[in-house]
Amino acid sequence: MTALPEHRLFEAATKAMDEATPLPAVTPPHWFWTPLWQARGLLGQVAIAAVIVNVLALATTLYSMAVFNRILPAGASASLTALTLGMMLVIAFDFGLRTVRGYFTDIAARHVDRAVGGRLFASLTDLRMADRKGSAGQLSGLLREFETLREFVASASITALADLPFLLLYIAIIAWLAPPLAIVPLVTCLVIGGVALASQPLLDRIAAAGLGQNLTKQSVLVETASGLETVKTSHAAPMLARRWALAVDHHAALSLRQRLVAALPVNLAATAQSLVYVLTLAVGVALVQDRAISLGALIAVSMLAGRCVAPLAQVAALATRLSQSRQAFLALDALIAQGAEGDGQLHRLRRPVMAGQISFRNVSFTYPGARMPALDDVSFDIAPGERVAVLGRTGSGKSTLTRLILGLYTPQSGAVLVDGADVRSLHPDDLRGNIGAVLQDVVLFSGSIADNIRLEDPLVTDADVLTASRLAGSDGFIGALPGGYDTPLADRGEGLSGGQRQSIALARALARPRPMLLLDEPTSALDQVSEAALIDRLEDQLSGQTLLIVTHRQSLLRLATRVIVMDGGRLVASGPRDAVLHSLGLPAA
Ligand SMILES: Nc1ncnc2c1ncn2[C@@H]1O[C@H](COP(=O)(O)OP(=O)(O)OP(=O)(O)O)[C@@H](O)[C@H]1O
Repeated sequence: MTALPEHRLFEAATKAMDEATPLPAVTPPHWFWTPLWQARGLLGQVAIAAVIVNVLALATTLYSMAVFNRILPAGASASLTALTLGMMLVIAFDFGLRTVRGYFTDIAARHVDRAVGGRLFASLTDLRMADRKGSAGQLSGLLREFETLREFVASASITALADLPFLLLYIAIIAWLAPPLAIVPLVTCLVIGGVALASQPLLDRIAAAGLGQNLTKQSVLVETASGLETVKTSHAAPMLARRWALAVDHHAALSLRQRLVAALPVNLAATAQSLVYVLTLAVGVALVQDRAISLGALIAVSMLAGRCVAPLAQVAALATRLSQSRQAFLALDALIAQGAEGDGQLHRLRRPVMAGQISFRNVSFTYPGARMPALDDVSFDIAPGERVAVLGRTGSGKSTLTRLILGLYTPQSGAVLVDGADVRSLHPDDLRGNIGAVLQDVVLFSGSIADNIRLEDPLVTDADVLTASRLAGSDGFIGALPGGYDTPLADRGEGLSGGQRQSIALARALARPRPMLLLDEPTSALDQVSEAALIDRLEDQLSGQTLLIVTHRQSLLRLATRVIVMDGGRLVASGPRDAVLHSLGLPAA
């Protein structure tokens, strides 16, 4: 029997494992409805409080009936005192209940806030790069729309929804006390409800357009704030100011339309309150004169009629918020429905320990929205521990190779395999946990330098941070900083030079022993002396790790034993370093 090379054996073993591992389908909890459902206990208590508050409201009606029908004609002042004291107790209880109701609503909103906020943030970090739509500003603006939803759940007016069913109870009581008088609040409620419902489609359309305009505004703002240096140095301020003014203008025009449409049911409800009162009294007095109803009943009916209209005014005010919240919900739902890395049947294969073998099999890949493929039928194998440099002109597809290995994008045809397993099937945490990567655009986060090297990985100790910094060459300048490794960095690592940021990113990639290292132009911001010293250290210390290094620099080729050359997305040469360099007419490294 012929012995298979080690990485082939690994490939065969992992293939068998893949076939043996069942991939159960898991239905994830809904990002919004599930937390809301979990808060049902609290929301139930809000509803119970609403029932009691509304029943207590009837006490005022009964009180006025008793006063006008019995106490006033009989001049029974002792009964009046007793009844009034009783009413005081009822009013105090009502106040307590209203406070508790508001508190429960806030607690429910906090629960939804935490659960939904966490889920939305995870959906941002898990977003597939190819599914990402819009700029960073638009994405952050979209996630901020969560505030609209949150406010809706927490708003006082949502409790008005709980009061709404009591409308029917009040109208029924009015009909029982004075049947003809029930028509006034009934018709008013139907008209206001109808107008509020009829305005919803238009409000929805305005809210959807308003959301888009808001995201544009946010996008201009974030782009300007994050590129302030370039804005100043390249005189981009007037152009950005024009974009900003346009976005603000459009948004303000939409807000105006929204307020005009929303004002109709709100104003109608406010006017209706006085109208209902006047009409009830006008019709009611005639009924009292005909002795069809008592004076007390008329007073009680006018109070109840007012109570019918009050929640309607609040619900009418809720209409705008409702359409904004619905649009925010739809937009966020669409973001989450795009799915995340690790969803479905893909990305399920757990492989915490990897050997570091990388293969491209006839890989073709076009970026979303691009016309030309970035990679065209690329195939190569890198054995575990092999050191490969990727050369090629600008835009030839070198960085795309690293993005595909990291599973940031998936090819349209062919496959990228790591240790014989398709990258699409590997869990992103395992795949990226086995790769130390320095990408072309170095991004640091606010926090200390040590936090940036460790990135909260508990496996990285202080000693590891020091060792990695020494290897990356960042220990010298970090030691000279007054705060050393605890020096806080501003947003995106501001306060450090480009080369310093790059060496911190390299230290981050080296902080934990990993079988694969992907370095994309890791020394582009370093001076020649620092670069030469770094190469010496890496030559000494890197052992057994697969190294893929994308570079334009001849000096870095010393680290590689093999060279791959890319041109226009195609692999045009691959072989031992010096032979390939010779064929390109370049001096040996
Ligand atoms: N996010 C993207 N969306 C659309 N097209 C992209 C994206 N990133 C890269 N491209 C295109 O893909 C092609 C390959 O880009 P890639 O970044 O891999 O080139 P590269 O060889 O690394 O270039 P450089 O040496 O300048 O870093 C280029 O034509 C580029 O315009």
